[in-house]
Amino acid sequence: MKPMSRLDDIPSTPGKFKMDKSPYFHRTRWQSSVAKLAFWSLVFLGLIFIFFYRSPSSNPASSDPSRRSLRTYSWGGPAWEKRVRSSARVRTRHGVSVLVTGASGFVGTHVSAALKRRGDGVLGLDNFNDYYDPSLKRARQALLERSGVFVVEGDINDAALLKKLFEVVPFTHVMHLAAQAGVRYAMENPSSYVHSNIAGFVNLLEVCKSANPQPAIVWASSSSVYGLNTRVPFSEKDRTDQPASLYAATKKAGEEIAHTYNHIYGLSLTGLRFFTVYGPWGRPDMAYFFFTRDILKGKAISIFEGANHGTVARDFTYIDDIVKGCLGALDTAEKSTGTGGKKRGAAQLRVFNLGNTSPVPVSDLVTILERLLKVKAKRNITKLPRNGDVQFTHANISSAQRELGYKPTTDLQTGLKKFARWYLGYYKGGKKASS
Ligand SMILES: O=C(O)[C@H]1O[C@H](OP(=O)(O)OP(=O)(O)OC[C@H]2O[C@@H](n3ccc(=O)[nH]c3=O)[C@H](O)[C@@H]2O)[C@H](O)[C@@H](O)[C@@H]1O
Repeated sequence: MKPMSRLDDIPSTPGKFKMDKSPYFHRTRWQSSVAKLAFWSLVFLGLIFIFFYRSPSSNPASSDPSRRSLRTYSWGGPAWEKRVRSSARVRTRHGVSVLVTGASGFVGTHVSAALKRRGDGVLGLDNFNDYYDPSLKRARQALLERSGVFVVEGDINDAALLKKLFEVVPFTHVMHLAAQAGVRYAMENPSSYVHSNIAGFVNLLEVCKSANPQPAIVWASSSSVYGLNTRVPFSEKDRTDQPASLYAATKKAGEEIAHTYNHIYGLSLTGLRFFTVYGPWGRPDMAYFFFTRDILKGKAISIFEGANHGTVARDFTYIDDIVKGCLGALDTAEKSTGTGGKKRGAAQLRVFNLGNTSPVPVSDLVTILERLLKVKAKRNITKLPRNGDVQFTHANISSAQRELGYKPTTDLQTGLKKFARWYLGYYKGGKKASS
């Protein structure tokens, strides 16, 4: 059989009139095939170009020096938008749709799950950075995924991503929990605090101010803003202009920035000053968490004391109480008053302490852990280092009680019992190392 020529490869349409295969005819068919091929190649290349040019996730962070520290995340596309919409869909009549930043963080996970449980629409956002073991963040993400919360992977400094999220969903509220936390780490990596707690917060507010409708924003401040304040219990009316760490200073800056956006753009803003939050799925950088790990490993722990053997104590607050405070703040948040970036009237601006009103010395926390873990701790008593830690915190919560219906009900003993049970289960009886 004669081998088929390339041109013979092109199938003829059955039943149609076949012209004579004159040499001229051969040339025209060949030319038209090449033209077709070239045309479709151009269309294909054009589509690839449009896709990469328009895709916001392809904006290389490195092309803009101010955004160099951003990792690029992949987001966008119809399937992604569908997941975003579905996760943020409100399932009850009076429900709200909330964008939760830092959703795979400790407080973020608990708040997102609680909102979803009561039928609100919830969309998470998290950059999954490696400040502490990212696998714990991934495990929290999987937990949320199972309850129907999609956590978008991205950074609050990414304006294009935030704008896109508001384009896809007209969020009524933002629960802003993404932050660089931890008091002592601020001496090691100061710029990470500026990046997340200041630049990231401003970026988020910029997008919120232009969103239509503008959402109401509830966000995490910190008890550390009281700094060197000595009046106890700490009241929202007390001085907060003497921060003892850069972390505290960036949280205080956040409170001032909130004031500005409320004043100029009519954004409704509520700051919550959390007091040493602890519980299951907690943060491995916090003392109660790494004390547990080290006690189980038989490793010595440092327990700080103040000058003249002064007691170091914290108003440790259990996660479930904090979640109730967050929901109370969302439920009582009034609407923002601006549109199209312009203020139309005065908007709500609030700040609340969310503590337990019952400070406990750190040495007592260790005694409780010893009882729960049935292991004696190797205690090293050391002087409170001059790295930003303050000696004592104690919240006056009357304002949150009155306005948010906030009423903490879990004492440290009960809360740590729940934490220890979770820890031993999650880390397989403490055998699997936590970092
Ligand atoms: O409430 C807050 O505002 C802050 O609470 C915690 O900060 P902190 O209270 O310092 O919590 P831990 O780092 O867990 O320390 C708890 C206590 O243990 C003490 N500590 C810490 C570490 C250590 O090795 N030994 C020790 O005795 C600290 O001085 C402190 O009194 C969080 O880490 C902050 O993100 C949060 O904003």
